[in-house]
Amino acid sequence: MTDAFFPLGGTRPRTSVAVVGGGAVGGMLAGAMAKAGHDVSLCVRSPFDELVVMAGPLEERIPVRIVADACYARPVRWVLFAVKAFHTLGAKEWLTALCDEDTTVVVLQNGIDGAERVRRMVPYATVVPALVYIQAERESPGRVRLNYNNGIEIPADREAERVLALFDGSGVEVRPRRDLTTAAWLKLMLNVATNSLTTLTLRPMEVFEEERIRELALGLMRETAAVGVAEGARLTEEDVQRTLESTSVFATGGTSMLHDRLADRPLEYETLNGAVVALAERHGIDVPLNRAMTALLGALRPLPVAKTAPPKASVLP
Ligand SMILES: NC(=O)C1=CN([C@@H]2O[C@H](COP(=O)(O)OP(=O)(O)OC[C@H]3O[C@@H](n4cnc5c(N)ncnc54)[C@H](OP(=O)(O)O)[C@@H]3O)[C@@H](O)[C@H]2O)C=CC1
Ligand SMILES: CC(C)(CO)C(=O)C(=O)O
Repeated sequence: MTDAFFPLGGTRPRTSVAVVGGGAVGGMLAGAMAKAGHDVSLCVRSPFDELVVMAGPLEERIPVRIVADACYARPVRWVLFAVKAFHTLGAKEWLTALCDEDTTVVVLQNGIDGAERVRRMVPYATVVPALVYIQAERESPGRVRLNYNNGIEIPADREAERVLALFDGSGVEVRPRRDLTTAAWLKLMLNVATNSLTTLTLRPMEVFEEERIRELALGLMRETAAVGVAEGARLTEEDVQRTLESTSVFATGGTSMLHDRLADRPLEYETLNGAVVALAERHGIDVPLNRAMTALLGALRPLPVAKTAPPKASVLP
């Protein structure tokens, strides 16, 4: 691995880490854990021979064990859980095989209730929610491109020191947050706008340079902030404006949902805009823009294949 995108390795003793989900985030984090010197198993659904992580012109083969069958898994100290929210239940056999009461599961998913879902499945393990500020994409099976790495946020509780130590030397910054509810709604505010609008326009983050798209994004974020406040988050108009401005750091890359749309995979909108709609109903808050995004994203069908076949010979001059 090249130091340029995973800086020098950590000095902590090797610990066993299983990463569940060998896609964009899981692949990138498996690389980070290997760089930190840990013993890494990558638990995948669709097997591939090797993991390669790319960043700009750099390309690294990552020394991880790729495991495709949960019957070979044994309890480990750490699980990094990085499947899409709607695949959580399907990954239950991994969690069951990898976890005992000494295991800590870090849940790296968008949305606000991922950790809770995992906690219900392995109540004997320690579960830590993480907010992911990493922008990555799966170019093909086992090949992951890292576009932007601004680390992860976790609760500033008694597990925080251990998570910081795990990531020491990994190249992924870990920021403990005292008020994770507010931090989680800030991340959700970013996702309800960026994931939906890049997916519907089929454009990367540069779409937020367009004035009318910025207005729409602000509307989606304000609705989300109102629901977040009702749920106990402390959010202001300044947070909304700052979140919109933060889209410029991701400019050339897309979102996880845009990549799913382009690859004709299921879209994670129910845990983003859909969750805002569901919670808004509970609080009697109207969120028409999030309702519209949920309806539009739910109605999408596979992209039409371009008609590139040449005209029949009989119609050629
Ligand atoms: N990509 C990004 O930039 C960001 C993503 N996130 C969040 O991170 C989470 C993961 O997203 P991302 O990495 O993009 O998703 P990907 O679709 O790239 O990767 C998810 C992986 O999970 C695998 N998977 C699904 N079910 C199982 C199972 N039962 N056992 C093992 N593996 C399984 C999929 O396998 P298969 O190959 O068979 O489909 C896939 O490789 C999501 O919640 C997303 O919103 C957050 C911030 C940024
Ligand atoms: C990269 C980022 C932060 C963009 O909103 C993201 O969370 C995603 O793509 O799902």
